[in-house]
Amino acid sequence: MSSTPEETAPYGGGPAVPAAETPKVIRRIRTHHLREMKQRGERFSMLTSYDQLTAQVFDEAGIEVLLVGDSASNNVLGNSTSIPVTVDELLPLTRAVSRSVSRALVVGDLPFGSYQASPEQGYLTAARFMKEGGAHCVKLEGGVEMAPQIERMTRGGIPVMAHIGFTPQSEHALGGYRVQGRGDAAERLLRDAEAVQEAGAFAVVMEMVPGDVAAQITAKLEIPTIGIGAGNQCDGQVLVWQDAFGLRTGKMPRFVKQYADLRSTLLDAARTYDSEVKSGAFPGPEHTF
Ligand SMILES: Nc1nc(=O)c2c([nH]1)NC[C@@H]1CN(c3ccc(C(=O)N[C@@H](CCC(=O)O)C(=O)O)cc3)CN21
Ligand SMILES: CC(C)C(=O)C(=O)O
Ligand SMILES: [Mg+2]
Repeated sequence: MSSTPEETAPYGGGPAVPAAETPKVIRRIRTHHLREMKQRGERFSMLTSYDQLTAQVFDEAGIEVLLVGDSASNNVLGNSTSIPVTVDELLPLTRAVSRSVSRALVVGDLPFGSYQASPEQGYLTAARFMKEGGAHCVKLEGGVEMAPQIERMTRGGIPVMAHIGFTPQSEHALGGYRVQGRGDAAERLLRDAEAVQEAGAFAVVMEMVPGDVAAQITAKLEIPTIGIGAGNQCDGQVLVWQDAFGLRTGKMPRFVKQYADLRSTLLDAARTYDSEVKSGAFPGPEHTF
């Protein structure tokens, strides 16, 4: 274990005690902690977050990694896919999340067109997410073909999370929302996974990949794998929070499990407010000066 007593002391301040007697409370999740969790066979969790209040809640819940996803495009900004979102739109959301966590690792998701053109373009974009967004690392989509970008960022001090399998920014190139890595394509997926690890990525998201293929890749790689529609043998899991907690409506991908029904809760509350305003029941004397 390479964590210092300061990082593992449960209440801070007090004398350092031997690591073996100390509960493993990590003050701030770093990329190396995820790798150490993998080595110990511990899973970790990741959710998207795009604002201050969800970032605070998920951080308090103990979610290790918060992704300010380019999925803000179709979950916050009103688009129907992640393709149109821009760097300038994602930076303020990234900054809101990074300012609001005390423990979680904050990942800035590089949007379509902001890194694919060249390693230089990628580095400059990634640096903006670190400097202006306060991200602790960035994520980009792609395997073998993105190795030069990953190398460049890593060399320049920016930790990179890769994303392989179904990569939503390439929806039109991949021919729609479909499982990747079935049959012969499993070999190519493994090559992508090995290429991003070799290029220096500290973790890799695998989206819509057969569970057995994801399990094999997870066993082969030293870096942690994070699944979304990739079975339960990955080292971590990620979901879009509005899917997981039922704020979004419409057809859900098969990989989503709904842990709450926030949309009904919010709809009921909004309707009750509306009717109390219209009846004059709100505001009452206790809300009036
Ligand atoms: N709210 C939300 N959730 C997501 O998971 C998500 C986003 N937005 N935006 C960006 C990408 C797009 N993603 C998607 C979108 C749709 C499917 C989907 O429709 N999947 C179907 C088809 C699978 C198939 O035909 O093989 C499914 O049933 O899983 C999957 C991933 C994942 N990301
Ligand atoms: C679905 C996750 C992995 C993502 O990239 C996003 O939310 O943008
Ligand atoms: Mg994304």
